[in-house]
Amino acid sequence: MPQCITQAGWYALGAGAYLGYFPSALAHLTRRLPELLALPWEQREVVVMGRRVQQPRQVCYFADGPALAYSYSGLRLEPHNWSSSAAVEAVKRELEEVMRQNPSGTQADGGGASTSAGSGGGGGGSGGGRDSGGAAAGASGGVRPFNSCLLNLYGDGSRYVGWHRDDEPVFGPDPEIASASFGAARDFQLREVAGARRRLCVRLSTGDVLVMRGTLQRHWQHALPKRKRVDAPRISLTFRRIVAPE
Ligand SMILES: O=C(O)CCC(=O)C(=O)O
Ligand SMILES: [Fe+2]
Repeated sequence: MPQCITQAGWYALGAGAYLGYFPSALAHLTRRLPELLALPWEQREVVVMGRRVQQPRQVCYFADGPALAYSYSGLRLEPHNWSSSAAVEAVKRELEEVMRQNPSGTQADGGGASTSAGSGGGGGGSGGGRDSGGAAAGASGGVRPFNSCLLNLYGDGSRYVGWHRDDEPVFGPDPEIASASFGAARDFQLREVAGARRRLCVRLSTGDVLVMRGTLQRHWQHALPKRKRVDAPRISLTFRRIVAPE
């Protein structure tokens, strides 16, 4: 069983990778779920190992302008304008406020008293260190606005995203991705790609915010597996910064 994160805060996962978990930070925006469900969702084809397959979820993409199209797995998404959805705009604005209120402690004040989050399954070793004082996590960021957002709609527990990293060149090195979840609770999983191959999980419920920062996309993959018993939809809004438009 992977180590499951339940406490709010920043977790230093080692080698410059950070995970931020802020449960219920946007819970008040759950009332926007009907608006989010009514977005122009698309079920698209992607190319996986040379085969064209339907994505096992629906997507919708927003960005600052048409120059910020986003391509992955042979699929190109043209952005909608933020102003076309008051709900998406509200989530963006309030998520950026959550980020401002939870800096990861770029100011090196010599604290570094991190609570061990224990080891993941497999090879042992230390798991993540929880950055309780805001001093240990050295990754920067968190205050700049995001310029794009990939939204995912998982209609029920049969919908999922497989193991992957969000490391496309358009995001530059060490991209930060902050997600907001609404609707049904789902298990988000992380696995280290080398070394101790630690595994972590976070149960994402409505209004939760999760931030992947620093070198996390280099050293870890993430996934949202199927869950047979989930019969309600979940939406994630994954905010990103495109630094090198295609
Ligand atoms: O739905 C989620 O929380 C994860 C989505 C994801 O990994 C992605 O959009 O790249
Ligand atoms: Fe992802």
